[in-house]
Amino acid sequence: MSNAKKLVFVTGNANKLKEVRAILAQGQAIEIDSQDLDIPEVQGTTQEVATAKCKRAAELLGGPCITEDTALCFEALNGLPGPYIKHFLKSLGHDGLNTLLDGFPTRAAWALCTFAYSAGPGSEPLLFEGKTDGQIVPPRGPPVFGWDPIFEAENTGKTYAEMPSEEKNKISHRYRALDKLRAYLQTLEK
Ligand SMILES: O=c1[nH]c(=O)c2ncn([C@@H]3O[C@H](COP(=O)(O)OP(=O)(O)OP(=O)(O)O)[C@@H](O)[C@H]3O)c2[nH]1
Ligand SMILES: [Mg+2]
Repeated sequence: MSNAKKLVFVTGNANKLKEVRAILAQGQAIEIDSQDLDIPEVQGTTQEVATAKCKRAAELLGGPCITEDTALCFEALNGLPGPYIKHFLKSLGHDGLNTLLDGFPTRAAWALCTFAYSAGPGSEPLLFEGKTDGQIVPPRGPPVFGWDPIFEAENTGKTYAEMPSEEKNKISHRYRALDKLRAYLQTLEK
C-alpha cells in the first residue's frame, strides 16, 4: 500500500495538473487528487487572488487543499496583466499580447506562480511563490498550453513551448513555487 501524502489540488486546468504531478513525482511522494470546483476569482494583487480562491476552495471541500494561480506580468505595464492573464490571452491571443507591448522600451516579463495551502475551512491560506524571468516574443513552439509559445525564459533562448516538458519543469515558475510548498509539507510531517 502506498504511504504517499495525499493532497487535493482544486483546479480546472488540466495542463497545470499534469505539470504539478510530473514535478512532484521527482521527489518526495505526494499524491495529488484533483477537483474542479467553480470558484469566482476576485480582483486584486496575486496574493489577494490566491488567498481568496484557496479559502473558498477549502470551505467548499470541507478539508485541506491546495490551489494555484498563475500570473504573467509585463514590466512595461507595471506587472499587468498579472493575475488577469487568462482573460487577456482569451481576448487578445498571442499576437495581441505581443502588439500590446509595441512602442514600449522593454518586452521583459515574468511568470509568477502562487500555490496556496489551506489546512481546512477557516484556516488562513499560506502562500508559496515561484518566479521565472523572461520576455514576450512572437509565438514559437506548439500551442499546447496557454501563453507558453510567447514566453522566452531568460538565458535559455527558448520559449516554454519549445522546451521538452522535463526542461520546462526544471526552471518554471510552477517548479519553483512547488519546491517551496514541498519543503513546507515536509515540516508538517516531523
Ligand atoms: O503558457 C502557460 N504556461 C503555464 O505554465 C501556465 N500556467 C497557467 N497558464 C495560463 O494562465 C492563466 C492563469 O489563470 P489561472 O491561474 O486562474 O488558471 P485557470 O483558471 O486555468 O485554472 P484554475 O484557476 O482552475 O487553477 C490561464 O489561462 C492558464 O491556462 C499558463 N500558461
Ligand atoms: Mg482560474
